[in-house]
Amino acid sequence: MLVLHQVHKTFSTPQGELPVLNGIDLTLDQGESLALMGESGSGKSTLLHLAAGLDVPDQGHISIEGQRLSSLEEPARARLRRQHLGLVFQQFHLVPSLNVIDNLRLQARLAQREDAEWTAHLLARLGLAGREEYFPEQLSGGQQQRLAIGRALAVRPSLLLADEPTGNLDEQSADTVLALLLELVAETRCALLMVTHSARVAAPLNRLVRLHLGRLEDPRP
Ligand SMILES: Nc1ncnc2c1ncn2[C@@H]1O[C@H](COP(=O)(O)OP(=O)(O)OP(=O)(O)O)[C@@H](O)[C@H]1O
Repeated sequence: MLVLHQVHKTFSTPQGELPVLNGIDLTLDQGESLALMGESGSGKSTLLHLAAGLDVPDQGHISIEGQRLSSLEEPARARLRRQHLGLVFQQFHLVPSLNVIDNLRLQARLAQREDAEWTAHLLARLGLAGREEYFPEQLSGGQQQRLAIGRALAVRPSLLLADEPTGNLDEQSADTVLALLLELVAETRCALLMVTHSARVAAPLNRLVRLHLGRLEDPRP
């Protein structure tokens, strides 16, 4: 599903070269969920961006569904991203000028994979049936994030990448959103890579790895 092999990434900064990832090996199989933890600045978002093909490693390679991202030109990479990846961020990144149903359909439309039955099912599972015409600013934070999760899953991606998806929510909304996310991930049998600072959020996932000094450590025995 997702394979990272000896991935290295160094940024050039005004202070000089900043090595962030230093030989990352990671495999995520279909249906598996993995929590990625590590202190602030350890490179979690960098790793997630590389896995999404939004940035490229200096060394090593990344494959999704058996396709090496580096062997694809940008249009093919964008197509792979649209069809196989769902992305969820801490900031919900909904389109403010689109209502609930159009936000929900957005990614599936771009990927030309719209499925009206699945969209209706998702809308109900998100607890947003009856609110199709609402705009994002008329929704609570938890509702907005549920919609962002629905949008990411509307294409039935094989891999969902989530960067602190509950980081902007109070504890109660966070619990509801996380439970829904995990249920929908199980329903679609997609793989999940989730960045989180919270051990509580990481606990229900299958695996946990910690990023430290550019490398992955498995803190569970
Ligand atoms: N485009 C960039 N150019 C230069 N440095 C960058 C760039 N992107 C990230 N960095 C640096 O790389 C390091 C890792 O950043 P990253 O955002 O991946 O960390 P993180 O573990 O996700 O942090 P946080 O938990 O605070 O979100 C940081 O020191 C950051 O300043």
